[in-house]
Amino acid sequence: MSNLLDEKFTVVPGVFNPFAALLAKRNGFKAVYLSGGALTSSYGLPDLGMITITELADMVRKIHEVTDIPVIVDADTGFGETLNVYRTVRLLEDAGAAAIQIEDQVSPKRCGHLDGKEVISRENMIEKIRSANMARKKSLIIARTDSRAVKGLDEAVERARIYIDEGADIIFPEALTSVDEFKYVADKVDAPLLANMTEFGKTPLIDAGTFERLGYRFVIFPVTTFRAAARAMDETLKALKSDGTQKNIMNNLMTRAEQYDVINYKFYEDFDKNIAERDKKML
Ligand SMILES: C[C@](O)(C(=O)O)[C@H](CC(=O)O)C(=O)O
Ligand SMILES: [Mg+2]
Repeated sequence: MSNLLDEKFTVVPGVFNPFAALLAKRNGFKAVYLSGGALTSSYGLPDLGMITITELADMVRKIHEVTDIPVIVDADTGFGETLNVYRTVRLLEDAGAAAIQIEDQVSPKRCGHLDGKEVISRENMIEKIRSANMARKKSLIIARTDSRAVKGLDEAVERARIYIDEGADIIFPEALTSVDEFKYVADKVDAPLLANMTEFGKTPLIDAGTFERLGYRFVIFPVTTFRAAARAMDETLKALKSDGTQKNIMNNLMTRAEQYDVINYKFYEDFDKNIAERDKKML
């Protein structure tokens, strides 16, 4: 079983490619969240459940290829009904996912912090959780409930309890609107909890220490690295357009040395050299 629950509390930055995951590990984070919102934006697409399981599994595999940091994967609604959820969990786990998050939204899903979303019935979600639970061998199942915004806090608490009873390992109560609401859920739900600290949504900015004190086991910052990178790229392009040179923004750029360090360039170079030298000796 994944060891994600060994820690008392884990701060989890969102990532959308292997480079971001490598950077997160380098900065001391113990897990990353492969965000659907960030990944789809990086593809130039909306977060409306339009990407395929193959695309998502491929990104999990690519991240897993270069780093052993545990990856929590946002699998949206599970890519379909019970049978699809089964296959989704199998594919994501095989690709290296440590935990897989499935939410109780109606398809096409949307960002949990937008208005106008809908939730599926409890029964329908129970089937998905059972299916996910049967499919997984060593990954953890995170059940996200979007019901707070649609049916109120008590429905979210009720669903959380049911989802845990049906085999979910972690509960993700989506789009809570205050510290008091996070506290309410923590007091009422006896299960490992994950808080979502996304920006520009329904949740005010709350720091990691507060979530830890409230008893949450994880806090994700799902789209923060994407938003920071997006802003940085935009400003860089503006400078290039107006100045025709990068002279004035050199301090904003990661150096080649740092970039190569992040991707373990030297390891591959040495590896190749060692093999070539061994071959020479053998001749
Ligand atoms: C956590 C989330 O599912 C994501 O895809 O990262 C999004 C985040 C966001 O859009 O800000 C969400 O639905 O909360
Ligand atoms: Mg998402």
